[in-house]
Amino acid sequence: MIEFSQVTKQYGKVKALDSISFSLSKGRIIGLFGPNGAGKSTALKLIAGLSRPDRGKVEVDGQNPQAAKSKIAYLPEVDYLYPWMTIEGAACFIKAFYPDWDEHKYKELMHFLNLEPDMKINKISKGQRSKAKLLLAVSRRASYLLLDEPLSGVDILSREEIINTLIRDYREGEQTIVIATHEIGEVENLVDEVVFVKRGKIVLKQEAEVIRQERGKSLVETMKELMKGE
Ligand SMILES: Nc1ncnc2c1ncn2[C@@H]1O[C@H](COP(=O)(O)OP(=O)(O)OP(=O)(O)O)[C@@H](O)[C@H]1O
Repeated sequence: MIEFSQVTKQYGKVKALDSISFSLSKGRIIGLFGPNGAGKSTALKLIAGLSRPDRGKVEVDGQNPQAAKSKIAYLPEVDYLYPWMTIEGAACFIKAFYPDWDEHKYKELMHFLNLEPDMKINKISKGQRSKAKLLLAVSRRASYLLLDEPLSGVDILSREEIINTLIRDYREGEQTIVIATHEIGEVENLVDEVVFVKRGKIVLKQEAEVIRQERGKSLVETMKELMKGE
């Protein structure tokens, strides 16, 4: 379980997260949705243990995220891959750190995503880099998979491939996937539960199906309604 208790994260005067509390239960796909600058990436970084709250507490399975790091795979929004590396080189780097690396899955996914081990990071397209980042995150059998804008820069056909990859490899009940994005149309049918964030606050946290039934609206429409005036 992921738990935020009265978490505030501030950058100078900007409150990226403003005293938020929520918990996400295990084994589900969760959408962390909100407009640009809402605080989504900040929340993922806290769960990944890459930054610490100024106030409050974040826990993963009752542990400090830094202590839970071996259970967490994180796909950052930014390009973190070294440009001079090949995909295989980057994979070897990650393999050395994480015993949950699944070589079979890595090879299979590489093929499925039309990537090649000897492709150099600085010689592939932006969309291919996004796919390579996803490949490296998903090839770990991590209990928690945190994806920050996984479809950013990826063309429509490849988006479908990526979503199919996520669905195909999702271990329901065992694995928790958190997808942070403002482009929710494509992942709308993927998520079990949604957390809508606006200016560092949670404006709605609910089961996706309940939103559709009770509001009679899609998640995209719900987001538009909740974010009016943004
Ligand atoms: N390292 C930083 N230094 C200064 N301000 C920051 C930093 N990181 C985030 N912020 C600010 O905190 C707020 C939340 O940013 P965050 O990146 O979490 O939003 P987001 O919801 O992920 O947005 P986007 O969809 O644009 O990626 C924004 O106002 C942003 O400018």
